[in-house]
Amino acid sequence: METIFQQEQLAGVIHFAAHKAVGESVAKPLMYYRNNLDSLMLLLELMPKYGVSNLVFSSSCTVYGQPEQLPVTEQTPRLPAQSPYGNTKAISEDIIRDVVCANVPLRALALRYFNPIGAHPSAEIGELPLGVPANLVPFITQTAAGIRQSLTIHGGDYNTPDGTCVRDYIHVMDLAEAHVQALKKLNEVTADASYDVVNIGTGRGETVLNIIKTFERETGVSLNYTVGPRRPGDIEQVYADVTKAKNALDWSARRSLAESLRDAWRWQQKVSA
Ligand SMILES: O=c1ccn([C@@H]2O[C@H](COP(=O)(O)OP(=O)(O)O[C@H]3O[C@H](CO)[C@H](O)[C@H](O)[C@H]3O)[C@@H](O)[C@H]2O)c(=O)[nH]1
Repeated sequence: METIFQQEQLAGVIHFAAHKAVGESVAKPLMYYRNNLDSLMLLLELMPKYGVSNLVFSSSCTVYGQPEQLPVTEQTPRLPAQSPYGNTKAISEDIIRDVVCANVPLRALALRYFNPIGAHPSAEIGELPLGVPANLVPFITQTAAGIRQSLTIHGGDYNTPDGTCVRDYIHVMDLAEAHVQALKKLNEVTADASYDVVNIGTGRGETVLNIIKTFERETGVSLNYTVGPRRPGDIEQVYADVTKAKNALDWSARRSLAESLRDAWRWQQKVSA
């Protein structure tokens, strides 16, 4: 990593690189702690050494667990992590905060992502999960494409409008734009050291069943699905209060759920063609 700092003139860092599969982290905790935390600490040592101050960090709504009140604001207390993956995100936030508290010249923003979905509208850039997808939307698009026979809804007996879990699904292009805004705002910060966290979501909570119905309506493809048991570790519902993102970053999600699902489908058709 130091070679990159030596060779490039860096204006700032957006730190995306990390392991991110919840189930895998339970099976291989040390791989998660080693990779996600070591890489961040190395970065935090190199940034001041090479005079690079602005950092945007990929955090996650996983740090909230199942919050008592919805929507969640940045003041909502974090709860103990449900997985080593989630723990690496909470610990990473704390590491950045502590480094800033030590007056290291670092201006950092941790973006707490909700559920990113979709793809670039050109269908040239998207997510290609290895093996069986764990996440809902890739599983839906692979089922629609005939790669998977049937989709299982993990639990239909939650205390939600239709019994299925609620999440805040954000188009990946909106998420990308939030990073551009975050870097712009960090450039305007006058303090030498600062740290803040911002929720990056749409503010809308959607049920799993509604994702399926919207996908079917938008694409005209019927999905073969059944309702199965709850998935261990799933929380019932979470969605973002997005007031701070609007005020602090001058940013709001602009794209609809329908558009996100159409783009996800266009990408799936491209990769399975
Ligand atoms: O085949 C599937 C896959 C998912 N789901 C459901 O769809 C919802 C969304 O599940 P995802 O796996 O797509 O997303 P999660 O909300 O579980 O996980 C996401 O949010 C987490 C924080 O809550 C972590 O950040 C994680 O990395 C990120 O993938 C959940 O209710 C899940 O039970 C199904 O019903 N069937």
